[in-house]
Amino acid sequence: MITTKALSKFSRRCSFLHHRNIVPMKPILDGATTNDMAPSNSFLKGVNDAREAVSWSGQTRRMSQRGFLNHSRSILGWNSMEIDNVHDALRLSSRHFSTYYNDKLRRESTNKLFSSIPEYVKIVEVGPRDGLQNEKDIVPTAVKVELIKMLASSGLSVVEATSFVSPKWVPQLADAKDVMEAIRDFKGARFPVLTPNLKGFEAAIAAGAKEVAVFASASEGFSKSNINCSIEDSLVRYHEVALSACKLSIPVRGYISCVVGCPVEGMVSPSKVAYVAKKLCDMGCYEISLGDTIGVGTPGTVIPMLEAVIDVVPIEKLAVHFHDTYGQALSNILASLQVVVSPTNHKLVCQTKTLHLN
Ligand SMILES: CC(C)(COP(=O)([O-])OP(=O)([O-])OC[C@H]1O[C@@H](n2cnc3c(N)ncnc32)[C@H](O)[C@@H]1OP(=O)([O-])[O-])[C@@H](O)C(=O)NCCC(=O)NCCSC(=O)C[C@@](C)(O)CC(=O)[O-]
Repeated sequence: MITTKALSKFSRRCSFLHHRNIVPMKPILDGATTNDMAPSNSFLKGVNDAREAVSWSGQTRRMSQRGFLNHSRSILGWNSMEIDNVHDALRLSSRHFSTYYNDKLRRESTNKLFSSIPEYVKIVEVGPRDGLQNEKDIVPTAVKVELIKMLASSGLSVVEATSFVSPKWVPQLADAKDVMEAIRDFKGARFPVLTPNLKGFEAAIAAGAKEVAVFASASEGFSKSNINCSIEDSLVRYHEVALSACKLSIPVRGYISCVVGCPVEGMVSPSKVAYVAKKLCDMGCYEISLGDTIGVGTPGTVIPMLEAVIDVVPIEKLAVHFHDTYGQALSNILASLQVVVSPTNHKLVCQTKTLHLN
Protein backbone atom coordinates (compact mmCIF):
# COMPACT_ATOMS: atom_id res chain seq x y z
CA MET A 1 0.00 0.00 0.00
CA ILE A 2 1.40 3.43 -0.92
CA THR A 3 0.40 6.18 1.50
CA THR A 4 -0.33 9.81 0.53
CA LYS A 5 2.60 10.83 2.69
CA ALA A 6 4.90 8.53 0.79
CA LEU A 7 3.59 9.84 -2.53
CA SER A 8 4.13 13.45 -1.60
CA LYS A 9 7.63 12.60 -0.37
CA PHE A 10 8.21 10.85 -3.68
CA SER A 11 6.88 13.81 -5.65
CA ARG A 12 9.29 16.17 -3.84
CA ARG A 13 12.09 13.72 -4.53
CA CYS A 14 11.16 13.62 -8.24
CA SER A 15 11.23 17.38 -8.44
CA PHE A 16 14.68 17.42 -6.85
CA LEU A 17 15.98 14.71 -9.16
CA HIS A 18 14.41 16.28 -12.21
CA HIS A 19 16.23 19.53 -11.60
CA ARG A 20 19.44 17.57 -11.26
CA ASN A 21 18.70 15.91 -14.61
CA ILE A 22 18.57 12.48 -13.04
CA VAL A 23 14.99 11.39 -13.57
CA PRO A 24 15.07 10.99 -17.36
CA MET A 25 18.40 9.21 -17.26
CA LYS A 26 17.52 6.35 -14.99
CA PRO A 27 14.98 4.43 -17.11
CA ILE A 28 17.11 4.74 -20.22
CA LEU A 29 20.22 3.42 -18.59
CA ASP A 30 18.44 0.61 -16.79
CA GLY A 31 16.97 -0.41 -20.12
CA ALA A 32 20.48 -1.20 -21.23
CA THR A 33 20.95 -3.80 -18.51
CA THR A 34 18.66 -6.30 -20.18
CA ASN A 35 20.61 -6.32 -23.40
CA ASP A 36 23.45 -8.38 -24.65
CA MET A 37 26.41 -6.01 -24.73
CA ALA A 38 29.78 -6.51 -26.34
CA PRO A 39 32.45 -5.92 -23.69
CA SER A 40 34.73 -4.38 -26.31
CA ASN A 41 32.30 -1.59 -27.06
CA SER A 42 33.59 1.37 -25.10
CA PHE A 43 30.45 3.42 -25.55
CA LEU A 44 28.30 0.72 -24.02
CA LYS A 45 30.83 0.18 -21.27
CA GLY A 46 30.52 3.89 -20.53
CA VAL A 47 26.77 3.53 -20.32
CA ASN A 48 27.15 0.60 -17.96
CA ASP A 49 29.55 2.51 -15.77
CA ALA A 50 27.26 5.53 -15.75
CA ARG A 51 24.33 3.34 -14.72
CA GLU A 52 26.19 2.29 -11.63
CA ALA A 53 27.29 5.76 -10.64
CA VAL A 54 24.11 7.32 -9.34
CA SER A 55 24.40 10.92 -8.23
CA TRP A 56 22.26 11.24 -5.14
CA SER A 57 21.86 14.23 -2.77
CA GLY A 58 25.01 15.85 -4.06
CA GLN A 59 27.02 12.73 -3.43
CA THR A 60 28.11 10.12 -5.94
CA ARG A 61 27.61 6.57 -4.76
CA ARG A 62 28.41 3.44 -6.65
CA MET A 63 25.49 1.09 -6.42
CA SER A 64 24.48 -2.25 -7.76
CA GLN A 65 21.00 -2.67 -9.25
CA ARG A 66 19.78 -4.28 -6.04
CA GLY A 67 21.36 -1.46 -4.06
CA PHE A 68 19.53 1.07 -6.16
CA LEU A 69 16.24 -0.72 -5.63
CA ASN A 70 16.69 -0.92 -1.88
CA HIS A 71 17.65 2.71 -1.78
CA SER A 72 14.59 3.63 -3.85
CA ARG A 73 12.36 1.63 -1.55
CA SER A 74 13.45 3.52 1.51
CA ILE A 75 13.13 6.91 -0.17
CA LEU A 76 9.71 6.14 -1.57
CA GLY A 77 8.35 4.59 1.58
CA TRP A 78 7.89 1.30 -0.27
CA ASN A 79 9.43 -0.83 2.42
CA SER A 80 6.29 -2.90 2.71
CA MET A 81 6.18 -3.58 -1.01
CA GLU A 82 7.89 -6.34 -2.92
CA ILE A 83 9.97 -5.03 -5.82
CA ASP A 84 11.50 -8.10 -7.39
CA ASN A 85 13.47 -6.55 -10.21
CA VAL A 86 14.33 -3.40 -12.09
CA HIS A 87 11.30 -3.71 -14.35
CA ASP A 88 8.93 -3.77 -11.41
CA ALA A 89 10.67 -0.72 -10.03
CA LEU A 90 10.44 1.12 -13.33
CA ARG A 91 6.79 0.22 -13.72
CA LEU A 92 6.06 1.56 -10.26
CA SER A 93 8.19 4.63 -10.82
CA SER A 94 6.60 5.50 -14.14
CA ARG A 95 3.15 5.09 -12.61
CA HIS A 96 4.00 7.66 -9.97
CA PHE A 97 5.96 10.03 -12.15
CA SER A 98 2.57 10.95 -13.58
CA THR A 99 1.89 12.76 -10.33
CA TYR A 100 4.83 14.96 -11.14
CA TYR A 101 4.50 15.41 -14.88
CA ASN A 102 1.58 17.33 -16.23
CA ASP A 103 -1.01 14.75 -17.30
CA LYS A 104 -2.04 16.64 -20.38
CA LEU A 105 1.51 16.99 -21.66
CA ARG A 106 2.13 13.31 -21.07
CA ARG A 107 -1.01 12.31 -22.98
CA GLU A 108 -0.12 14.59 -25.87
CA SER A 109 3.41 13.23 -26.26
CA THR A 110 2.19 9.62 -26.02
CA ASN A 111 -0.48 10.29 -28.63
CA LYS A 112 2.06 11.93 -30.91
CA LEU A 113 4.38 8.93 -30.65
CA PHE A 114 1.74 6.29 -31.23
CA SER A 115 -0.40 8.09 -33.79
CA SER A 116 2.60 7.95 -36.08
CA ILE A 117 2.90 4.18 -36.26
CA PRO A 118 0.88 1.70 -38.34
CA GLU A 119 -2.40 0.34 -37.01
CA TYR A 120 -1.42 -3.21 -37.79
CA VAL A 121 1.87 -5.10 -37.47
CA LYS A 122 2.44 -8.65 -38.66
CA ILE A 123 4.95 -10.69 -36.67
CA VAL A 124 7.00 -13.45 -38.28
CA GLU A 125 8.48 -15.67 -35.57
CA VAL A 126 11.93 -16.93 -36.56
CA GLY A 127 13.25 -18.45 -33.32
CA PRO A 128 13.18 -22.13 -34.33
CA ARG A 129 15.32 -21.27 -37.37
CA ASP A 130 17.34 -18.11 -36.68
CA GLY A 131 17.67 -18.81 -32.97
CA LEU A 132 18.43 -22.51 -33.04
CA GLN A 133 20.86 -22.31 -35.97
CA ASN A 134 23.28 -20.55 -33.62
CA GLU A 135 22.99 -22.88 -30.63
CA LYS A 136 26.30 -24.44 -29.66
CA ASP A 137 24.63 -27.69 -28.64
CA ILE A 138 22.32 -29.29 -31.13
CA VAL A 139 18.73 -29.17 -29.90
CA PRO A 140 16.90 -32.52 -30.19
CA THR A 141 14.29 -32.70 -32.97
CA ALA A 142 11.45 -33.43 -30.53
CA VAL A 143 12.27 -30.26 -28.56
CA LYS A 144 12.30 -28.15 -31.74
CA VAL A 145 8.94 -29.58 -32.77
CA GLU A 146 7.47 -28.85 -29.36
CA LEU A 147 8.81 -25.27 -29.52
CA ILE A 148 7.31 -24.71 -32.98
CA LYS A 149 3.94 -26.06 -31.87
CA MET A 150 3.93 -23.93 -28.73
CA LEU A 151 4.81 -20.79 -30.70
CA ALA A 152 2.05 -21.48 -33.21
CA SER A 153 -0.41 -22.26 -30.41
CA SER A 154 0.40 -18.94 -28.76
CA GLY A 155 -1.29 -17.18 -31.67
CA LEU A 156 1.67 -16.47 -33.97
CA SER A 157 0.45 -17.00 -37.49
CA VAL A 158 3.85 -17.47 -39.16
CA VAL A 159 6.63 -19.52 -37.55
CA GLU A 160 9.77 -20.06 -39.61
CA ALA A 161 10.47 -23.71 -38.87
CA THR A 162 13.91 -24.64 -40.20
CA SER A 163 16.35 -24.41 -43.16
CA PHE A 164 17.08 -26.78 -46.01
CA VAL A 165 20.75 -25.80 -46.13
CA SER A 166 23.92 -27.85 -46.21
CA PRO A 167 24.23 -29.89 -42.99
CA LYS A 168 27.98 -29.33 -43.22
CA TRP A 169 27.45 -25.58 -42.98
CA VAL A 170 24.65 -25.63 -40.40
CA PRO A 171 24.61 -28.95 -38.54
CA GLN A 172 22.14 -27.51 -36.01
CA LEU A 173 19.38 -27.73 -38.65
CA ALA A 174 20.38 -31.02 -40.28
CA ASP A 175 17.06 -32.54 -39.13
CA ALA A 176 14.97 -30.18 -41.32
CA LYS A 177 13.15 -33.06 -43.02
CA ASP A 178 12.17 -34.66 -39.70
CA VAL A 179 11.01 -31.35 -38.25
CA MET A 180 8.77 -30.71 -41.26
CA GLU A 181 7.43 -34.25 -41.11
CA ALA A 182 6.47 -33.77 -37.45
CA ILE A 183 4.55 -30.53 -38.04
CA ARG A 184 3.06 -31.50 -41.39
CA ASP A 185 -0.48 -31.88 -40.01
CA PHE A 186 -0.27 -29.09 -37.44
CA LYS A 187 -2.86 -26.45 -38.29
CA GLY A 188 -3.15 -22.80 -37.33
CA ALA A 189 0.08 -21.28 -38.65
CA ARG A 190 2.28 -21.12 -41.73
CA PHE A 191 5.73 -22.70 -41.48
CA PRO A 192 8.11 -21.21 -44.08
CA VAL A 193 11.63 -22.63 -44.42
CA LEU A 194 14.91 -21.23 -45.75
CA THR A 195 16.22 -22.56 -49.07
CA PRO A 196 19.61 -21.40 -50.41
CA ASN A 197 19.34 -23.07 -53.83
CA LEU A 198 17.27 -25.44 -56.00
CA LYS A 199 18.55 -28.47 -54.12
CA GLY A 200 17.25 -27.03 -50.87
CA PHE A 201 13.99 -25.94 -52.49
CA GLU A 202 13.29 -29.41 -53.87
CA ALA A 203 14.08 -31.03 -50.52
CA ALA A 204 11.79 -28.55 -48.75
CA ILE A 205 8.88 -29.22 -51.08
CA ALA A 206 9.40 -32.98 -50.78
CA ALA A 207 9.24 -32.56 -46.99
CA GLY A 208 5.91 -30.76 -47.22
CA ALA A 209 6.93 -27.08 -47.09
CA LYS A 210 4.23 -24.74 -48.38
CA GLU A 211 6.31 -21.57 -48.30
CA VAL A 212 10.03 -20.85 -48.66
CA ALA A 213 12.47 -18.00 -48.09
CA VAL A 214 15.65 -17.16 -49.99
CA PHE A 215 18.41 -15.16 -48.32
CA ALA A 216 20.69 -12.74 -50.14
CA SER A 217 23.11 -10.23 -48.67
CA ALA A 218 23.75 -6.55 -49.28
CA SER A 219 27.42 -7.14 -48.60
CA GLU A 220 29.70 -9.12 -50.91
CA GLY A 221 31.89 -10.32 -48.05
CA PHE A 222 28.97 -11.71 -46.06
CA SER A 223 27.47 -13.37 -49.14
CA LYS A 224 30.70 -15.28 -49.68
CA SER A 225 31.06 -16.30 -46.06
CA ASN A 226 27.41 -17.25 -45.57
CA ILE A 227 26.46 -18.97 -48.82
CA ASN A 228 29.82 -19.32 -50.56
CA CYS A 229 29.01 -17.21 -53.62
CA SER A 230 28.85 -13.60 -54.83
CA ILE A 231 25.69 -11.49 -54.55
CA GLU A 232 25.11 -11.78 -58.32
CA ASP A 233 25.51 -15.58 -58.28
CA SER A 234 23.11 -15.83 -55.35
CA LEU A 235 20.53 -13.77 -57.26
CA VAL A 236 20.81 -16.19 -60.20
CA ARG A 237 20.21 -19.13 -57.81
CA TYR A 238 17.27 -17.39 -56.19
CA HIS A 239 15.77 -16.62 -59.57
CA GLU A 240 15.81 -20.36 -60.31
CA VAL A 241 14.14 -21.04 -56.96
CA ALA A 242 11.53 -18.34 -57.62
CA LEU A 243 10.72 -19.77 -61.06
CA SER A 244 10.27 -23.29 -59.68
CA ALA A 245 8.22 -21.95 -56.78
CA CYS A 246 6.00 -19.96 -59.13
CA LYS A 247 5.19 -23.14 -61.12
CA LEU A 248 4.01 -24.79 -57.89
CA SER A 249 2.30 -21.64 -56.56
CA ILE A 250 4.65 -21.62 -53.56
CA PRO A 251 5.11 -18.14 -52.04
CA VAL A 252 8.74 -16.99 -51.76
CA ARG A 253 9.95 -14.56 -49.13
CA GLY A 254 13.26 -12.73 -49.59
CA TYR A 255 15.77 -11.85 -46.90
CA ILE A 256 18.58 -9.36 -47.19
CA SER A 257 21.34 -9.67 -44.62
CA CYS A 258 23.71 -6.93 -43.44
CA VAL A 259 21.43 -4.05 -44.39
CA VAL A 260 23.37 -1.52 -42.30
CA GLY A 261 26.59 -3.25 -41.30
CA CYS A 262 28.62 -6.31 -42.18
CA PRO A 263 31.05 -8.28 -40.00
CA VAL A 264 33.45 -8.49 -42.96
CA GLU A 265 33.11 -5.11 -44.68
CA GLY A 266 31.83 -2.70 -42.04
CA MET A 267 29.24 -0.14 -43.08
CA VAL A 268 26.92 -1.05 -45.94
CA SER A 269 25.51 1.68 -48.15
CA PRO A 270 21.71 1.99 -48.48
CA SER A 271 21.99 1.89 -52.29
CA LYS A 272 23.39 -1.68 -52.12
CA VAL A 273 20.41 -2.76 -50.02
CA ALA A 274 18.00 -1.05 -52.41
CA TYR A 275 19.65 -2.82 -55.37
CA VAL A 276 19.23 -6.31 -53.88
CA ALA A 277 15.73 -5.51 -52.60
CA LYS A 278 14.57 -4.53 -56.09
CA LYS A 279 16.08 -7.69 -57.60
CA LEU A 280 14.27 -9.89 -55.05
CA CYS A 281 11.05 -7.99 -55.59
CA ASP A 282 11.34 -8.27 -59.40
CA MET A 283 11.88 -12.04 -59.23
CA GLY A 284 8.58 -12.39 -57.37
CA CYS A 285 9.33 -12.37 -53.63
CA TYR A 286 6.08 -11.37 -51.96
CA GLU A 287 7.89 -9.85 -48.96
CA ILE A 288 11.41 -8.52 -48.46
CA SER A 289 12.81 -8.78 -44.94
CA LEU A 290 15.61 -6.29 -44.22
CA GLY A 291 18.00 -7.82 -41.71
CA ASP A 292 20.42 -6.09 -39.39
CA THR A 293 22.29 -9.36 -39.06
CA ILE A 294 24.87 -8.24 -36.51
CA GLY A 295 22.73 -5.73 -34.65
CA VAL A 296 24.86 -2.66 -35.34
CA GLY A 297 22.02 -0.51 -36.70
CA THR A 298 20.64 2.55 -34.97
CA PRO A 299 17.74 4.75 -36.06
CA GLY A 300 20.40 7.00 -37.64
CA THR A 301 21.49 4.28 -40.07
CA VAL A 302 18.25 2.30 -40.34
CA ILE A 303 16.10 5.24 -41.49
CA PRO A 304 18.25 6.20 -44.54
CA MET A 305 18.42 2.51 -45.49
CA LEU A 306 14.63 2.16 -45.31
CA GLU A 307 14.15 5.34 -47.32
CA ALA A 308 16.44 4.04 -50.08
CA VAL A 309 14.52 0.74 -50.23
CA ILE A 310 11.11 2.42 -50.14
CA ASP A 311 12.15 4.33 -53.29
CA VAL A 312 12.36 1.08 -55.28
CA VAL A 313 10.12 -1.48 -53.53
CA PRO A 314 6.45 -1.02 -52.58
CA ILE A 315 6.32 -0.31 -48.88
CA GLU A 316 3.68 -2.96 -48.19
CA LYS A 317 6.22 -5.61 -49.23
CA LEU A 318 8.74 -4.64 -46.58
CA ALA A 319 9.60 -6.38 -43.34
CA VAL A 320 12.32 -5.59 -40.81
CA HIS A 321 14.50 -8.02 -38.85
CA PHE A 322 16.67 -6.59 -36.07
CA HIS A 323 19.12 -8.46 -33.92
CA ASP A 324 19.41 -7.02 -30.41
CA THR A 325 23.19 -7.45 -30.04
CA TYR A 326 23.74 -3.90 -28.78
CA GLY A 327 20.27 -3.28 -27.41
CA GLN A 328 19.06 -1.27 -30.38
CA ALA A 329 16.39 -3.62 -31.77
CA LEU A 330 13.40 -1.96 -30.11
CA SER A 331 14.52 1.56 -31.06
CA ASN A 332 15.08 0.37 -34.61
CA ILE A 333 11.65 -1.21 -34.75
CA LEU A 334 10.02 1.98 -33.46
CA ALA A 335 11.98 4.08 -35.98
CA SER A 336 10.94 1.70 -38.78
CA LEU A 337 7.30 1.89 -37.75
CA GLN A 338 7.53 5.67 -37.82
CA VAL A 339 9.24 5.80 -41.22
CA VAL A 340 6.36 3.97 -42.85
CA VAL A 341 3.97 6.71 -41.77
CA SER A 342 6.19 9.71 -42.40
CA PRO A 343 4.48 12.48 -44.45
CA THR A 344 6.24 11.42 -47.66
CA ASN A 345 5.05 7.84 -47.33
CA HIS A 346 1.64 8.67 -46.00
CA LYS A 347 -0.23 7.73 -49.16
CA LEU A 348 1.30 4.28 -49.34
CA VAL A 349 0.68 3.52 -45.72
CA CYS A 350 -2.93 4.58 -45.91
CA GLN A 351 -3.44 1.78 -48.40
CA THR A 352 -2.02 -0.85 -46.11
CA LYS A 353 -1.27 0.38 -42.59
CA THR A 354 1.00 -2.61 -42.38
CA LEU A 355 4.59 -3.28 -41.55
CA HIS A 356 5.94 -6.74 -41.01
CA LEU A 357 8.39 -7.53 -38.24
CA ASN A 358 10.51 -10.56 -37.65
C1 LIG B 1 24.50 -22.40 -49.89
C2 LIG B 1 25.39 -23.57 -49.56
C3 LIG B 1 24.63 -24.88 -49.68
C4 LIG B 1 26.54 -23.55 -50.53
O1 LIG B 1 27.55 -24.42 -50.07
P1 LIG B 1 28.63 -25.00 -51.08
O2 LIG B 1 29.58 -25.81 -50.27
O3 LIG B 1 29.18 -23.89 -51.91
O4 LIG B 1 27.70 -25.91 -51.98
P2 LIG B 1 27.99 -26.80 -53.21
O5 LIG B 1 26.92 -26.53 -54.22
O6 LIG B 1 29.42 -26.71 -53.64
O7 LIG B 1 27.76 -28.27 -52.60
C5 LIG B 1 28.58 -28.77 -51.59
C6 LIG B 1 27.84 -29.87 -50.84
O8 LIG B 1 26.69 -29.32 -50.19
C7 LIG B 1 25.53 -30.00 -50.66
N1 LIG B 1 24.43 -29.04 -50.72
C8 LIG B 1 24.31 -27.98 -51.51
N2 LIG B 1 23.16 -27.37 -51.28
C9 LIG B 1 22.55 -28.06 -50.30
C10 LIG B 1 21.31 -27.89 -49.65
N3 LIG B 1 20.47 -26.88 -49.91
N4 LIG B 1 20.97 -28.78 -48.71
C11 LIG B 1 21.79 -29.80 -48.40
N5 LIG B 1 22.98 -30.00 -49.00
C12 LIG B 1 23.34 -29.13 -49.95
C13 LIG B 1 25.91 -30.55 -52.01
O9 LIG B 1 25.08 -31.61 -52.36
C14 LIG B 1 27.32 -30.97 -51.78
O10 LIG B 1 27.31 -32.18 -51.04
P3 LIG B 1 28.52 -33.23 -51.16
O11 LIG B 1 28.59 -33.59 -52.62
O12 LIG B 1 29.76 -32.53 -50.66
O13 LIG B 1 28.08 -34.32 -50.25
C15 LIG B 1 25.97 -23.45 -48.12
O14 LIG B 1 26.81 -22.33 -48.09
C16 LIG B 1 24.91 -23.29 -47.10
O15 LIG B 1 24.15 -24.22 -46.83
N6 LIG B 1 24.81 -22.10 -46.45
C17 LIG B 1 23.75 -21.84 -45.50
C18 LIG B 1 24.22 -20.85 -44.51
C19 LIG B 1 23.08 -20.51 -43.57
O16 LIG B 1 22.11 -21.21 -43.44
N7 LIG B 1 23.23 -19.37 -42.89
C20 LIG B 1 22.28 -18.92 -41.95
C21 LIG B 1 21.03 -18.39 -42.62
S1 LIG B 1 21.17 -16.72 -43.21
C22 LIG B 1 20.81 -15.79 -41.85
O17 LIG B 1 20.74 -16.30 -40.78
C23 LIG B 1 20.49 -14.37 -42.03
C24 LIG B 1 19.00 -14.08 -41.86
C25 LIG B 1 18.19 -14.76 -42.94
O18 LIG B 1 18.54 -14.57 -40.61
C26 LIG B 1 18.74 -12.59 -41.93
C27 LIG B 1 19.57 -11.77 -40.95
O19 LIG B 1 19.74 -12.16 -39.79
O20 LIG B 1 20.00 -10.71 -41.36
